[in-house]
Parts: sequence; C-alpha cells; structure tokens
Amino acid sequence: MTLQRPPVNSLNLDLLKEMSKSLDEIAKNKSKAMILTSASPKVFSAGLDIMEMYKPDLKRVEEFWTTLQEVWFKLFGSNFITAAAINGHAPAGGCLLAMSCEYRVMTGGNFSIGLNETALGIVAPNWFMDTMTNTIPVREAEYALTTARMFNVEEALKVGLIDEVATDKDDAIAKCKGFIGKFDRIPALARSITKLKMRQAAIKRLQDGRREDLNEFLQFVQNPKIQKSLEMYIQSLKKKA
Ligand SMILES: CCCCCCCCCCCCC/C=C/C(=O)SCCNC(=O)CCNC(=O)[C@H](O)C(C)(C)COP(=O)(O)OP(=O)(O)OC[C@H]1O[C@@H](n2cnc3c(N)ncnc32)[C@H](O)[C@@H]1OP(=O)(O)O
Repeated sequence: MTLQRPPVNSLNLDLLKEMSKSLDEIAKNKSKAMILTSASPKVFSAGLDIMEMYKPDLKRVEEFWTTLQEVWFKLFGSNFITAAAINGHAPAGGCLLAMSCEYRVMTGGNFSIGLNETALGIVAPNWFMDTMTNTIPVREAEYALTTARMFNVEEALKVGLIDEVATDKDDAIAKCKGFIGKFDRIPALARSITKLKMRQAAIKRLQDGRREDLNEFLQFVQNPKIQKSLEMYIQSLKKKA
C-alpha cells in the first residue's frame, strides 16, 4: 500500500477513508501480507493533517477521528502480516502507522521518526502510547513521549523503533519481503492468533474506551487555546518554506 498524497502524505479524512477501504480489501482477498510505504522521496507521512483539526466542522472532525481509530484497528489488529518500508520522515501519526505494522525498515538519510506530540503542547492518545510500548521498552517509550523525541535512523534502530536500515526504497521493500518470507514455514493461523493475543490488551483498551477517546479529542479540538496554538504551529510550518 503506497501513500500518495503530496506533498507530505498528511492524513486527512479522504486519505484515511481510502486506507480503511484498502485494508478491508486486503483482508477480504486473503493476502498473505502488506507492505506500507510512501510515493514521496522524503516523507513517509507527516502524520495527521493539521488542517482537519484547525477551525473544524464538528461533524467532519468526528468522522475524521473515528476513521483514524478504524484504520488503527484494521492495521494494528490485522490477521495478515504487515511491514513498513519507511522511506522518509515519520512524525506523530506517521510514526503511529509504522509502529502499527509488525516490522519496520527505514531508509538511511537525514530522516526522523517519533511521537512529537508533547512538543506541540498536546498529549498523544492512550492507543498511540500503547502502540509505542508494543514496539519499544516502556522506559524508552516514556522518555521518548515526554521529551517528544524524534529519533534519527541510527537511534531508532538502536532502541528498536525500527528493525533494519535500508539503502533506498527498493532495498527497504526487499528487506520487508525478507521478513514476510520468515513465515513461509510457520502455520498462518498460529501466527495470526499469536500476533493478536500479543496486541489484544491495547485493542481492547480502545474498543472499551472508543467513545471516551472521541469525546476527549472533540473537547480538545474545540478548545480556543488549542486552536490558537494550532494556528501558530501552522504558521511556523509555512514560514519554513
Ligand atoms: C499540532 C497538532 C495539534 C492538534 C490539536 C488538536 C487536538 C488533538 C489532540 C489529539 C492528538 C492527536 C495526535 C496528533 C497526531 C499528529 O499526527 S499531529 C501532526 C503532527 N505532525 C507534524 O508535526 C509534522 C509537521 N511536518 C513536518 O515536520 C514536515 O512537514 C516534514 C514531515 C518533516 C516534511 O518536511 P518538508 O519536506 O520540508 O515539507 P514542509 O515544507 O515542512 O511541508 C510541505 C507542506 O506541507 C504542509 N504540512 C506539513 N505537515 C503537515 C501536516 N501534518 N498537516 C498538514 N499540512 C502539513 C506544510 O505546512 C507545507 O505547506 P505549504 O507551506 O503550504 O506548502
């Protein structure tokens, strides 16, 4: 599955809906595995589209958040094998997508990956945190989350946030295929049940608290102070150009 929403693959409602549909198709056509990557040469995904949260239409922003939750359920909780070929920056929601897969290969270069929410004055939702503690040790996750740590490729490898480094996108995809090949001799049902048991606690936490998570987001996004800081953040991103 190749993300292709220039310039930075930010996740807006339309892209999330497309992803949700594609994940359904992959599940339905009984694919063995999926590799998630990006069509951009330097950004895997810039995370959530900030414009979806800025001065939002309430109905749309509610659909935006519930679709994001759905994409996470379908990706994190998939029966099929998932790997991410991370060929560029992966901040925040981009990192969430990568961590929701079972294996991550990142191309070398001046790219970074991590959950940077606290630097933006916001708190990553519980399920973002659960996805991170499912990937790296709890102590490392707490440190990374509180300090909004963006890891370079070497640091990400060292902490286990990624599993391998690749020279370029083709190499990243080849390495993801190498991971998928490891399951050729493992019975598929035993593999998928094991994966889902490992992920069950995180999945159940969001299933049980899904409405509450949405309400918290809606409250947050309607807070005038948050809107003000969003405005400033958007300006700072644009000034960069
Ligand atoms: C700040 C979020 C506050 C949310 C408040 C609401 C409450 C929510 C509470 C719940 C919490 C939700 C958890 C949030 C998860 C997220 O994913 S939030 C998004 C966080 N993402 C980022 O901070 C990444 C920002 N982008 C970058 O750092 C860089 O763009 C990049 C990815 C490293 C790529 O750099 P580069 O190739 O140099 O491109 P740029 O020139 O920076 O960008 C090109 C244009 O794209 C626009 N853009 C970039 N990121 C986003 C984005 N996430 N959403 C929308 N638009 C984005 C950027 O402004 C440029 O636009 P133009 O200048 O108009 O071309």
